[in-house]
Amino acid sequence: MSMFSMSGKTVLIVGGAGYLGLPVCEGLRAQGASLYIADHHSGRLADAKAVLEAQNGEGSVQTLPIDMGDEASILACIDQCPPLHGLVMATAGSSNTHFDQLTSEDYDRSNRINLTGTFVLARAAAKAMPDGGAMVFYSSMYGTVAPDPANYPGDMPPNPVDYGAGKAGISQMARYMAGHFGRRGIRVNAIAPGPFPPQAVRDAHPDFITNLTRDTMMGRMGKRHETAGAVVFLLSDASSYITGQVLGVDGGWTAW
Ligand SMILES: NC(=O)c1ccc[n+]([C@@H]2O[C@H](COP(=O)([O-])OP(=O)(O)OC[C@H]3O[C@@H](n4cnc5c(N)ncnc54)[C@H](O)[C@@H]3O)[C@@H](O)[C@H]2O)c1
Ligand SMILES: O=C(O)[C@H](O)[C@@H](O)[C@H](O)[C@H](O)CO
Repeated sequence: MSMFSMSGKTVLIVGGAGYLGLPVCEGLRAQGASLYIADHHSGRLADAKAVLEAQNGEGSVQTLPIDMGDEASILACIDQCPPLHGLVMATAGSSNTHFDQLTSEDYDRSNRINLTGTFVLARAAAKAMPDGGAMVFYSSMYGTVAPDPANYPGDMPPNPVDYGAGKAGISQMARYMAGHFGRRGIRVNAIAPGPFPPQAVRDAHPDFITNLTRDTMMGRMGKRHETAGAVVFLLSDASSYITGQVLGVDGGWTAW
């Protein structure tokens, strides 16, 4: 197990209070990492801190505000971090809007969070990695394939183009930045999760879940903790010669 150890390594998890982000924090902490969690939702941040401190003791995690749509806020967040070994970007902007109703303002807002935000964050975080390190960006299967509109019942909007275009950009940014930072000992990879609907979505849209389930090879949705192993792997020495890759965590969705 020692090659997966994160002992003595500090990781900033942006979006670490989220549905997929919190289990990543738990997984990294279990491997001995020191955690800085940043999010724009102060209530979620406080809840995540409480969960992690209940498991690991008071003061075991630091929290910071960040708005991925605001460059000054991103830079201020990095300024408050000690030297880093790892960065996780687990936020997303999405219009959640039907194609015909999508405005250019909605589109720009998503791009600002997903594309500009990830670029600004990663460039600043690299400066905080004097001894090298690793970054993992959350992309999506919808950065590689498009959603099938037939999967979306009623007036539920299909996963929108601003989101998918941003995720494709995030995957490509991982490759570009891996090239740029490779000789400085900083690895950059992305993971591309498939369907990980929270319980509220499962309860509200059973037909949608039936449709998505059919499109996975494994015949089930992803469980909340099932992206954490990929992230721990890509931040740890277990992946020391892996960079510029996008790892699907999608139950086989994109392999059909
Ligand atoms: N859940 C899925 O099915 C799924 C599938 C594929 C990819 N993803 C990706 O995984 C990542 C995590 O998704 P999730 O399901 O945990 O979503 P989530 O909404 O539960 O978590 C995202 C977190 O980011 C925070 N956040 C959102 N916008 C922000 C901003 N502008 N600045 C700072 N923080 C912000 C939110 O407060 C939240 O805590 C996202 O990048 C998402 O696109 C999710
Ligand atoms: O790429 C993504 O973000 C995911 O595939 C989601 O859009 C799922 O469809 C959703 O988790 C179901 O609720």
